[in-house]
Amino acid sequence: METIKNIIIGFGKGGKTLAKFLAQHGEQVLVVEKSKQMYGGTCINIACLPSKRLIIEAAHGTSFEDAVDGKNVMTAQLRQKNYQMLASEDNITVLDGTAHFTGNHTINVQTPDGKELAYKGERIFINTGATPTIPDISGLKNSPFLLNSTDAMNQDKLPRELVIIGGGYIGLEFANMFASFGSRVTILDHHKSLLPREDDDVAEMVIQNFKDNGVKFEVGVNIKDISEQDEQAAITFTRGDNHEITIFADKILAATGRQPETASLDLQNTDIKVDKKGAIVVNDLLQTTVPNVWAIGDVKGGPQFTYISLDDFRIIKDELFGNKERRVSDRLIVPTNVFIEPSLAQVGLTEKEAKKQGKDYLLFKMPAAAIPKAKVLKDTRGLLKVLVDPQTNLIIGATLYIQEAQEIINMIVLAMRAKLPYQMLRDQIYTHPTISEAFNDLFKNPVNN
Ligand SMILES: Cc1cc2nc3c(=O)[nH]c(=O)nc-3n(C[C@H](O)[C@H](O)[C@H](O)COP(=O)(O)OP(=O)(O)OC[C@H]3O[C@@H](n4cnc5c(N)ncnc54)[C@H](O)[C@@H]3O)c2cc1C
Ligand SMILES: NC(=O)c1ccc[n+]([C@@H]2O[C@H](COP(=O)([O-])OP(=O)(O)OC[C@H]3O[C@@H](n4cnc5c(N)ncnc54)[C@H](O)[C@@H]3O)[C@@H](O)[C@H]2O)c1
Repeated sequence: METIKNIIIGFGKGGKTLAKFLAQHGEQVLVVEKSKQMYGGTCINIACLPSKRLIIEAAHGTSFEDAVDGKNVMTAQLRQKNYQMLASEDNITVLDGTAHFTGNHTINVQTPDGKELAYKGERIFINTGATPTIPDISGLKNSPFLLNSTDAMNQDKLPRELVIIGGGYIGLEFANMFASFGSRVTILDHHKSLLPREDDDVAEMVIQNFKDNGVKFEVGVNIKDISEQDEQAAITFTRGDNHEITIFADKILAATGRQPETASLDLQNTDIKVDKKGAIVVNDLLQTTVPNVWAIGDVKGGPQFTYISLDDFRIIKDELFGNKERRVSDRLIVPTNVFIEPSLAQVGLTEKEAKKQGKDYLLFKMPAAAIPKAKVLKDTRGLLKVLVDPQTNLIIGATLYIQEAQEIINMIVLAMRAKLPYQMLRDQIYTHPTISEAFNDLFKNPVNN
């Protein structure tokens, strides 16, 4: 059995960044990836980048078929670039195959040509991501109409009627995208309200904009059964009472969350603990319950974002080569963005949360329609809301529902991290016309003072 200094299982965001870093520090690295189609990981191949490309193509009026073709060209280029980024390093070996543990520090890799290769790792980093959860609904798992997010982005033709189960990130982004391409979309969610974290004024505006784009919502539903009728999917559900409603669709997209990919790892052969959801248990340094074995990204549970996986890399880098200061628990200001039209970006507290915590706050709020750049972009939907601590003048939360929110939220994050008083954003000279210049006006007067 060959002993390797560093084994990374899965070619994910944090893992590939770590592989490059270790190699450039003269260390030997073996990266095991189960699919050639996944070099570079989930984000570039089947998630963030292809979905955002399709969302933008839909908004530009490109046909679905052309958009999918263009997306495939882009992901092929990214895959190749990612493979080269690692394979071109003398110290890195990229091995095609599925890795599973045979002991605490030993793995076997099943290669595509049927070989079983055994390795011992001085350090092992698990970066195997997550896979779609398919809920236990009668007839769903084996339905010929069922799609996951990857399938949905690779259809030959646009579904005319699309039912999406789940109104979270993927549900909302794909509903907006497919409706813009021309599908008739219905979202079913078992929660009574969509966007439960958001303030009512924001959630109501988002939902109204979706409805104006033709998307229908059925919330608080209990889906009873999926069957086939007249070459369509028949989806039967109840809404609170026992009265059954059946709707029909060409395709059903399950967007009901993603579970950590630990099933393939044979962790029962190790002392690596997983929680009830199958996520690898880690401490504040991302160490598993076995010394010198770490977990990175979606596989360890918690927030599932590419930038979290990247930040996991920073924590491990700091532990191995830095001053050992970074911790998961110091990751306090984490922005999010739902890529709908317009974009919905969020960081820190919402007004609802501030009230619940009994926090004093100044509320700065303005409609997107008051911003010249929104008029230039021909989309004046949305609003900006920022909460400020009246004692310190520091920003404690922001919800930006506006075109380009995914960009300007990062300015708010920087102000929060650098502990800049809100007046800095109010008095800054901005380029014009931009969405960010709205901060000049937004921060003039709080609306609750
Ligand atoms: C449709 C969609 C859109 C998304 N959009 C965004 C977005 O806009 N912004 C954002 O930040 N996040 C987004 N996400 C979430 C983001 O994609 C994930 O959080 C991120 O890619 C997780 O990266 P990771 O480092 O955990 O591992 P991954 O990138 O998931 O990599 C895991 C790799 O491990 C491989 N693997 C698994 N098991 C084995 C094994 N046993 N042996 C060998 N290899 C194995 C897999 O093939 C895969 O390549 C989106 C997700 C989806 C599904
Ligand atoms: N822009 C982004 O950053 C982005 C985009 C897409 C995905 N992601 C990541 O991918 C993860 C997975 O996305 P997702 O949308 O699948 O999960 P999610 O957790 O965001 O949403 C799942 C939704 O499905 C609903 N649901 C679950 N079971 C159901 C059932 N049986 N019947 C009806 N509704 C049901 C839930 O109420 C919830 O609203 C997200 O958590 C996010 O971290 C991020």
